[in-house]
Parts: sequence; C-alpha cells; structure tokens
Amino acid sequence: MSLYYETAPYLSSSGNSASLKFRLFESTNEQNKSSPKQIYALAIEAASWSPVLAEVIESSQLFDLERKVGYIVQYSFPKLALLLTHDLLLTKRGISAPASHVLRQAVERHKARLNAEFVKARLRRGCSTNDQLRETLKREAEHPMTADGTSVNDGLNSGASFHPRWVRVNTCKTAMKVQLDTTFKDFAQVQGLQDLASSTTKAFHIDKHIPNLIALAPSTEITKSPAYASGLLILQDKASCFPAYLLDPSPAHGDIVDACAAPGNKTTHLAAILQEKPQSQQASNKTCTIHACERDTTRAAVLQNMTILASGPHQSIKIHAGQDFLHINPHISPWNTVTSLLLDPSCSGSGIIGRDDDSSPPLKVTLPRRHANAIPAPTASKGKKRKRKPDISAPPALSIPLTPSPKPLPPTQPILKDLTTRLASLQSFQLRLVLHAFTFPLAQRIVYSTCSIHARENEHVVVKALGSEVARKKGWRVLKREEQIEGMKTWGIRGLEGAARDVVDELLAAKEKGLGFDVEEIAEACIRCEKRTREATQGFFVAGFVREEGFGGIGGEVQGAPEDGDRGHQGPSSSTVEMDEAAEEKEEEEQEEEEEWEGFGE
Ligand SMILES: C[S@@+](CC[C@H](N)C(=O)[O-])C[C@H]1O[C@@H](n2cnc3c(N)ncnc32)[C@H](O)[C@@H]1O
Repeated sequence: MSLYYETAPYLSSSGNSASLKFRLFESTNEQNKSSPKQIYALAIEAASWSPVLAEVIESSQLFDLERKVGYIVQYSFPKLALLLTHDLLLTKRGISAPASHVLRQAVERHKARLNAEFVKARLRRGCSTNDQLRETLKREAEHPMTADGTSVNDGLNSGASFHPRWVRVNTCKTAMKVQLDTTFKDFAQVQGLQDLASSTTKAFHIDKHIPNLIALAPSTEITKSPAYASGLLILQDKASCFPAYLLDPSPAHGDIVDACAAPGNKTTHLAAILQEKPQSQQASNKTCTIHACERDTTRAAVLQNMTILASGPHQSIKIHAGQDFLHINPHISPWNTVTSLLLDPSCSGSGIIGRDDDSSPPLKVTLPRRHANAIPAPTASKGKKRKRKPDISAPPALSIPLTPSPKPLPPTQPILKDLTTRLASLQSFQLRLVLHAFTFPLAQRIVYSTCSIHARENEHVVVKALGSEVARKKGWRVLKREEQIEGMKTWGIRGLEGAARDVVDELLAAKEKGLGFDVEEIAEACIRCEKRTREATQGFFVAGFVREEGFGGIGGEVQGAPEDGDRGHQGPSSSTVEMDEAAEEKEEEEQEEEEEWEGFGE
C-alpha cells in the first residue's frame, strides 16, 4: 500500500511544470519504501489514464458509497482512488496491497461497477480495446479540445510557444483609462488570452487577477511607444506582479523595505499601488517610505534610473545602494519603523521561460471530483487541527501538469547532484533572508517570492521559516488564502502540499513533537505560477507571512512573547541557518553569478 501513499503527493500539486523526475528527486522523504522509479512509473501511467479514470470513479459514485473511508483518508481520497482504480482496472497484478487493507477493499467492493463504467467510457470514445483508448488519450493530451470541440491549443499552445507581452500600466504616472484612450486607442480589446494569439489586428487583454495589467501579442512593438519611453508603461511578467500586489501596501501601514530591489520592477509596482490607494489612506498623517536595498552597486544604479523614470515626483523611494539586507540592524532608524517587507531574493531562475526547460509536453492529471456530501467535513482530531477549506476557485476537475521524461534519471545522476548542491546553497541564503525579516520589530507583513519552480526554494523555505524559533517567538504565521487580496485568493495554482509535508515531517522528526502545522493550509497559502500553461506566466512562487495579533505593533515590540535579546542584526538564531564566514562568502560569490535580472532589458 505504501506505493500508493508515496505516489499520491506527486499528484497533489495544483500544478508544477517542474519535471516529475526533479520533483521526485527533490523529495527529502528518505523513509519512502518505494523507489523513485516505481513512483515515477505509477504517477505517469495513472496520469495518462486519468481523464477516463476520473470519469469512471465519478460515475461509479465511489466517494458517496465509501464515505467512511473518505473520512479516514480525507483529502487524499481522490488521488488514492485514482491510483488504486488504475491498478485494479489496468494492471494484471491488480492492487498492490494486502487483501485486508481497508482502501483496497473499498475500491474492490465496486470492481464490477468500475469495470462497467470503464467499458462505457471507452465505447463513448469509440474505442473497442484498451490499446485504442490509450492512443486516443495520448492524442487528446497532445491536442486537448474545449467543450465546443475546438482545440484549446488553438492560438495558445499550453505546451510552449505563446507568451504574451505583459504590460503594467504605471499608475504612479498615468491611469489605465488614459492609456486605453491614447497608446491603445487603435487596439481591440479581447476577452481571452487565446484571442490575442489568433487576432489579426492589434489587440489587448485586461488581466483578471492583477489590476492595471494588460497582455499584448508578443509581436506588439510597445517598446517603441512614447508611453514606454517615458515610464508610463512597464514590461513586467504577470507573475512578477504578484508579490507587490499580495503585500498590498497602504500609506497608513507605514514604511516598507524592498530587500532585493534591482532592477526595480517590484519597487516601482509598490509605489504604483501606494499611489492608487484611496484618498482617506493617502491623507493619513504618516509618511510612507519605500526603502529599496540592493547589495550590488552596479545594479543599484539601474534601480535608481528605473525608479526615477517610473515614479512620480511625490513618491518617496529611498535607494540604499550597496546595502546588504542581511547586514541591516533592524532595531535602529530607519529600519525600526518598517512594517512591511518584500523579499525577492536571488534564486535559481528555473521559472524563467527558456531556462531549465524540459522539451517534453506537460502531461495532465485529472482528479475525480468528490461531491459536496461525499466526505464529511473533518472535525478536529486529537493532536492535529484540520479544517475543511472553502473551495474558492476550484475548476470542475483539477488538472495537474506534470512533465514526463522518457527516461527517468536515477538520483545519482551528476547533473542532479549539482542541482541539489546549488539549491541547498540558495535555500540557505533565502531562509536567512526571511528569518532576518522576521526580526524587524514593527514588521507585520512579509511577502517572499522567487522565479523558481523548485520546492526547495519555495515551500521548503516557507515551512522552515515557520518552524524557526524566531517565527514562534515573534508570532509569524503564513498569510492564509482566505486572507489574501482578491486576485491572489482566486488564483487557482497553489503550493505543493507534498513538498510542504516533507519539511514538516523533517521538523517533526528533529524536534520529536508536533509543531501544530496545518500542511494543507500552508500549501493553500502558497501561490505558484506555471510556465507553459494557458495562464501564460513564467514559473513563479509567492507566499505571505503575517504576525499574529498581540505580537509587535506600534508602541511595543513583542507583547506577551519572550524576548530574543539584541541579536536581530546579527541574523537569525536558528541553527539550520547558521553559517561560518567562509561559507557565507562562498555563497555570496555563487549568488553573484546567479543573480536574476527579471524583466531587465525588456
Ligand atoms: C531576483 S533579483 C530582484 C528583482 C527585483 N525584485 C525586481 O523585481 O526587479 C535579486 C536581487 O537581489 C540582490 N541581492 C542579493 N542578495 C542581496 C542581499 N543580501 N541584500 C540586498 N540585495 C541582495 C541581487 O543583487 C539582485 O539584484
């Protein structure tokens, strides 16, 4: 049975274009009984049959009929049901679990019904054999069709080429309406991103998640427009707009730090959001400064130029050229009045289009839907609190892109070893950054982001940060999905639950007692963007942290929480992130080689 439990998390992401081999290799769960090869084979097979199996499971009403089992396995039921049904119907050996196992029995009890539904589903597709059906599914995966029979890849190839030009209307200097009436007056508005690719005339699409963001066909020569030259329009990928939007700054909140600011896309976005806030918030007596730190002085010069071009005369962006964020003493001015921080550190850049691309097309996993009444709402169980999450934007069936590789690589492959070392070094730096941000005395809100698809730079950093001593002392927790600003709450692609669970398990093993994490809540709070999907973003990751009430705030640092002495400026206390100076220098050198210049030069 362990094979199914160990494979299910790889189907649990709400999307990750990282190839499955990387995801398997990234798993820190060394207690797995099954080999990566076995997990890989089952995940790929089940994924390829999943459109039919999901249909079969739904029409057999398995979830309704097995409510008790559903209650035991909770949210994993659709994934486990998919895997078990696959083995029951499509392998000679059947389900690999003891005959008495409750899950095996739950599925096998409905064998006749499942079989009948499977035959019906096959005949509906005009196939008389399973081999024919396999071929049909393969073709469907390569050329998916919409309900009206048109190919969903028409004009917007989910597998590759179409990537629009994302343009942010810079509200520091102009307004959406003004730009639509001037720069884009000869453009037609299209409702779907797909329509951009097929449009024969000049067209734009207004994004539904990020305010003041529009998409243009890639061929649009916007960089030659006067609006671009004068900083009214900024080229910025949709995903790269998520961090400032999620931070949701307001003049009333107080000062902001952009810790890793160059070339300045997010700094100027923060300024634009502040400018747009209602008069009531603008009129507050507080002055609000954006402190933009950049360790590299050459890049700081670019940042300086960008902010001059993009921000109006009234914006108070203060550039701290050559400032290493990790060397800031948060207890002295101007840092001790900072209430919000944006952390967008150097990362592997694996989410950037064209970087680390796997040429094979993504494979979709379709999970069977549970009816609303199929699984009773979980109640708090002993030792661990689990809450049922509202389904905010779930599509009818969850489609998960995985990227199959024709040859699964064994973990000993040198290239993967290099990647592991590199990711470990980046993670260590990224985690130090987050933990340092946690020590700012008045900080209430932090957003962390990377343009990486690797869980080690993303969910792993989030969970390790939450598990740190400083997080618990200072009352930091994740910004839950339901607390997020509208466009982020409704964004459907969330964090990888399996990846978050790996680190929670690691922390639990190390500390020998529960940390009280709700893994599902953390994964839901994390936001991911995929590359090569219909959303046409780069690969990206964002998560927010907030401080529990009663911790921090104006007029008192930590209320009711133990003090951590005056070591804030010396970096985090957690032993997981302590490094000697030599290691730090080496890491800094490596990072300098890896710095990302998102949007720079566009
Ligand atoms: C991914 S880029 C930031 C992109 C930027 N936020 C934007 O949206 O335009 C990371 C930047 O962080 C800077 N950086 C790296 N480590 C830093 C540190 N410890 N303190 C300050 N800046 C740092 C790098 O030089 C690089 O310019």
